[in-house]
Amino acid sequence: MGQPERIAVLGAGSWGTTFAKVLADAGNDVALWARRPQVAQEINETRCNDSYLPGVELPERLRATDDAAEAVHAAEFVVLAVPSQTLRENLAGWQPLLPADTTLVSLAKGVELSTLKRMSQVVAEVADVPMERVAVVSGPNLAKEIAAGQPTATVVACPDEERAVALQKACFTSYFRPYTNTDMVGIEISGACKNVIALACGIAAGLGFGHNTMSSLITRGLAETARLGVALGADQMTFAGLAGLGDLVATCSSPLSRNRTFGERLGRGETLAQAQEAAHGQVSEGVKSCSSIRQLADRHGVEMPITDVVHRVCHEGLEPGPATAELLGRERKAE
Ligand SMILES: NC(=O)C1=CN([C@@H]2O[C@H](COP(=O)(O)OP(=O)(O)OC[C@H]3O[C@@H](n4cnc5c(N)ncnc54)[C@H](O)[C@@H]3O)[C@@H](O)[C@H]2O)C=CC1
Ligand SMILES: O=C(CO)COP(=O)(O)O
Repeated sequence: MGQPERIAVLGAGSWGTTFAKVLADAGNDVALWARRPQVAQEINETRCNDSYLPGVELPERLRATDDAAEAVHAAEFVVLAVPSQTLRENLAGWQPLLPADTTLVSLAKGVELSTLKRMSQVVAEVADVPMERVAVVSGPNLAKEIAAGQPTATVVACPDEERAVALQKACFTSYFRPYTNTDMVGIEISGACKNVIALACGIAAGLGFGHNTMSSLITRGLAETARLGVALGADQMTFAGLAGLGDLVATCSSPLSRNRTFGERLGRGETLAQAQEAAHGQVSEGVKSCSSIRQLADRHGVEMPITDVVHRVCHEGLEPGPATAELLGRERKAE
């Protein structure tokens, strides 16, 4: 496969716009689909997506459109950049438009409520394509830092190694370094679970706790993530990589993380509704994924105590203080 000429990115939020910029900076012609026509117009006229990435100039090779058919026309890669719980519905609408043999790339980090499926499973099912045509991108990738050209690495995973290498080539720039992987389960479970652990870290920060607490949550969060992943067939080593530990550390530590910020508001005593209002429509995936991941863990007999308390704080009225006491008071055990 040569350098792709056309790539579509469907979803012009923080990460969709940023990843579209990376692809354009890597030399591709990128069509970015925005749900709202005024966002597409703003990008084309001002080279800026002010609602999501204020102050970031977007390259000329990136064009925006509100017409999905136009965006995906003859695209070698179709990148899906919408929140995970909306992916099924959005993709069902795009499915008839998809070019034959295009690689479908999911950027979403979550587990679908009700079906408990990973995003690549949703994509393969709804687009009616074999799993070999589905790829995911996941790593320590806070959109605003990448949009500012700060150096970072990531993982592009696909069961078909040749497609993974083609995607790696398509998004490789001087500031964005992608590594390939074929462990879809490990990469996707890492990406979904780290959002929940970031909520826990945010809650702890909101309660006034410091680095020992964060570090304990990150490390035990990684342990429960890996337990679930391995039960689902992942390679244990994936959790020590960029999409595992790498993303977990970035998301749990950064004030740029929406999940961590959301958790911090809960820890300070705000209600779920208040924290949601403050998010201004931007997605905090962990708030929903804590429930689907918890159910997935139950189904496979895996203990995920941090995920369990995050779910109960978000959805069952458990207060952050007693949640902390509960985690610390669990039965003593070996590491
Ligand atoms: N922002 C970041 O730093 C990163 C985000 N991600 C993941 O990428 C996915 C997308 O995230 P962002 O672009 O940051 O989200 P966002 O909230 O900034 O933007 C979401 C985009 O999806 C569109 N959309 C389409 N249908 C929608 C619907 N029914 N409801 C809501 N929005 C809809 C919105 O118009 C918007 O353009 C998430 O799964 C997130 O976890 C992954 C890596 C980095
Ligand atoms: O996935 C991310 C960083 O890798 C972004 O995290 P948030 O969705 O919490 O902002």
